[in-house]
Amino acid sequence: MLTSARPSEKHPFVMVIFGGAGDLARRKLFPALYSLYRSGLLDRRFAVVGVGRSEREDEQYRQIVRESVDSHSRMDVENEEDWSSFAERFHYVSLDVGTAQGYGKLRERVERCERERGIPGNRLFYLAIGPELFGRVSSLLNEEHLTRTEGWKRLVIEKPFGHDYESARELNDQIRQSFQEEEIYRIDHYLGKEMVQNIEVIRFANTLFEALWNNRYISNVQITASETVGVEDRASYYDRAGALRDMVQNHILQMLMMVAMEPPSRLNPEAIRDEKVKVLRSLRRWKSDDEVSQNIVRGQYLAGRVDGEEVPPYREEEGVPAGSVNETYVAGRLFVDNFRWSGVPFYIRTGKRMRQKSTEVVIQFKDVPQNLYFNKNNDLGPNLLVITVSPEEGLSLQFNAKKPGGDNEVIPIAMDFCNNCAEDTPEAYESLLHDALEGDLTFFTHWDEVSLAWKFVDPIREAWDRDPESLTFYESGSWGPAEADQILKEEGHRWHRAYRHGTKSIVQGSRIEK
Ligand SMILES: NC(=O)C1=CN([C@@H]2O[C@H](COP(=O)(O)OP(=O)(O)OC[C@H]3O[C@@H](n4cnc5c(N)ncnc54)[C@H](OP(=O)(O)O)[C@@H]3O)[C@@H](O)[C@H]2O)C=CC1
Ligand SMILES: O=C1O[C@H](COP(=O)(O)O)[C@@H](O)[C@H](O)[C@H]1O
Repeated sequence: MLTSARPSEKHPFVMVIFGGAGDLARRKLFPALYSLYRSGLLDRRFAVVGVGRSEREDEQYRQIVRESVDSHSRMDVENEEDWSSFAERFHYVSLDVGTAQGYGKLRERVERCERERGIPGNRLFYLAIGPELFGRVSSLLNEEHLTRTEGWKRLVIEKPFGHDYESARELNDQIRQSFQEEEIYRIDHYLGKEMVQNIEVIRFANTLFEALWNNRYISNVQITASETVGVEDRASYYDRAGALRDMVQNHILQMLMMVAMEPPSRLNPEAIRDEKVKVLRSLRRWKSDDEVSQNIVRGQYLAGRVDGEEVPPYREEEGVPAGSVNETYVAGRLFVDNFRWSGVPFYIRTGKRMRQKSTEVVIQFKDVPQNLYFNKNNDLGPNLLVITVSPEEGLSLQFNAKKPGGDNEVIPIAMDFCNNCAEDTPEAYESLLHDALEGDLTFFTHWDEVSLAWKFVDPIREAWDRDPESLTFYESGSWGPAEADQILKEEGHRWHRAYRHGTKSIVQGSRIEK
């Protein structure tokens, strides 16, 4: 949304949500639609048709939408009349989406919405159902003529997109029978996050950074996505997926691509995607067991304390099979083998039940050739650019300066900008839904990215399958297994602590406690 080169254009539409009363719809999609509506970003001619097997009347469905907005929206309902005008656009159709029976009823409902609201056939099909249904539903939409429309048709598809390269390819082939690539919006919600989108702007709208953005000046890059939550109620999915498939194949690699890509010739989806794909092509693939064990660490959480509460080990979580060797943590040392990045390690880490919820990208610049100054530890702190993605969004530029009044003593200071400390910014789903309705594919994942990401991840997975002993363990509430520190130590580096911004949304100066 933020960096689209195109002017904003509203379209009338019908949105069909498969899994229309599920968790994703309630926690993310309804609140996103409501915020867009309240912000005036939706054409007034729109309707939403929710689909599920449970029987419900429209009124009951609207009640679910209201409860979801009351609980999860960043905007409160302030005017009941305005709420009614929003809610009356929601309808519900009960059907089993895995069988053709019932699609006729759905088509009629969609066509009625279009007639009654003067919508010229633009249809957004949102698959908020289990991944085993993605292919089947996309085929049935075609076979049952829902894709036959005077306006545009688009398919928004949730993660996971496949389980490995082969299953992803099969799914993609099936979807492509009904939808063209430019009609497929594969969601990676990290691409909807304000500061992930901002990486592009920070880099390409500032001489200051772009001039230094290469292996002559950058020592290493660190990408962290740590969570405090455990597996929650998702063991049936998560124990088969693991952190590598769940977070690295998509979110972590997407952030890496945003950091490492070359400037696109234009700000259009094709040009940006081409540059991102080149990064994945240059990503060194760890294939042999030795390469994997030397560069990638996987771990599983043990019992511990998180946010002051005792938590059980992963193996004792509900639904997790006894003795599971599934990883809840991954750290890695990656290399992008091209002119710009040759020799610069990209360290990645992600895990559940870690010390702190924090997603951030740290760019560590190289040291000056000679230290002319002194300070307490007799070393200068590194120059760092920290891009905090969540829960705080912002930027911090850390460098060295003279201590006021000191005897030429040098101290680290920071220029700090917090994007969301003073007020809420749009949720990722709000931004992505808006883009899908506008037809802007910039922040959606192209098949080329999905397929190359699986090709990077699959050999790592296979090496682990051959060697279950490669699993390490970490205490809940820690920063992960010690083995993950070792891969940085070997290069003379260390993980940076998660950054916390000040409370003001203005650029401010501050000293850093060492
Ligand atoms: N929840 C989240 O935060 C996230 C979810 N996702 C993805 O989004 C998708 C949905 O997840 P989530 O909302 O959590 O799942 P839920 O199980 O909460 O919701 C899925 C909904 O689909 C409906 N459904 C299931 N089978 C059928 C069927 N055969 N015919 C019609 N309706 C059906 C169910 O309703 P009923 O029982 O009435 O049929 C259910 O409400 C998944 O692919 C998930 O991986 C991705 C990222 C985050
Ligand atoms: O896609 C996923 O992301 C969440 C973390 O998302 P965030 O926006 O809270 O950082 C993760 O918990 C989940 O396992 C994964 O499927």
